Amino acid sequence: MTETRDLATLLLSRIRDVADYPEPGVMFKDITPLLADPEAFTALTDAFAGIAERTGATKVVGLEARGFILGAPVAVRAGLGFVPVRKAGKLPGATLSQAYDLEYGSAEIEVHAEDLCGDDRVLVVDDVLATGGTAEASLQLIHRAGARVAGVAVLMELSFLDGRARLEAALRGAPLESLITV
Ligand SMILES: O=P(O)(O)OC[C@H]1O[C@H](OP(=O)(O)OP(=O)(O)O)[C@H](O)[C@@H]1O
Ligand SMILES: Nc1ncnc2[nH]cnc12
Repeated sequence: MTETRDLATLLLSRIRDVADYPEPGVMFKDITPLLADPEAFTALTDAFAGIAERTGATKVVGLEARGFILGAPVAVRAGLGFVPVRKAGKLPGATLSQAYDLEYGSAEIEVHAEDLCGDDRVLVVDDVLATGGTAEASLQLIHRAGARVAGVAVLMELSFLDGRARLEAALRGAPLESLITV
């Protein structure tokens, strides 16, 4: 418990609040100071790799773009494959697509269908869970690809936006783990 609190304290101390970005009314959680600090970045990667091992994940899915920065080192650390979920129009092969709304706007994400199969148990990695729109769309893509969801791991959950409740159905009983809840 103490270790968990120490980790959260370290990580939180490296996240910068930026008011009214990218639009008025949004308090943006900027993780770039954390990424620039080797102690914090390594601690975060180790914690996510532990979640991958505990949940029996076989692949890590990272959500463009910040989920790539966090997810790729987690996959390497845990000895797993990495699958990028990209914003629409960036993947050259046959894709599955899902439209969604997020805290500040709307978008569409895609995955290469051939990167996931029925034997896969997927851990979704991202930095922030806000409304849950992005994570929910990624879980829908994983289900549509025929794979199972091992869990969702996020650095920070903005609990006042209730993304956890939004994800409940798409998680199908898999855990949502956040290292920091504000
Ligand atoms: O829970 P939600 O309301 O869906 O918001 C969370 C998402 O928003 C941010 O991504 P963004 O689309 O801004 O992309 P970026 O990583 O490229 O900045 C963040 O990295 C999450 O993926
Ligand atoms: N407040 C926020 N800070 C950083 N990323 C976000 N994605 C959605 N809402 C966000």
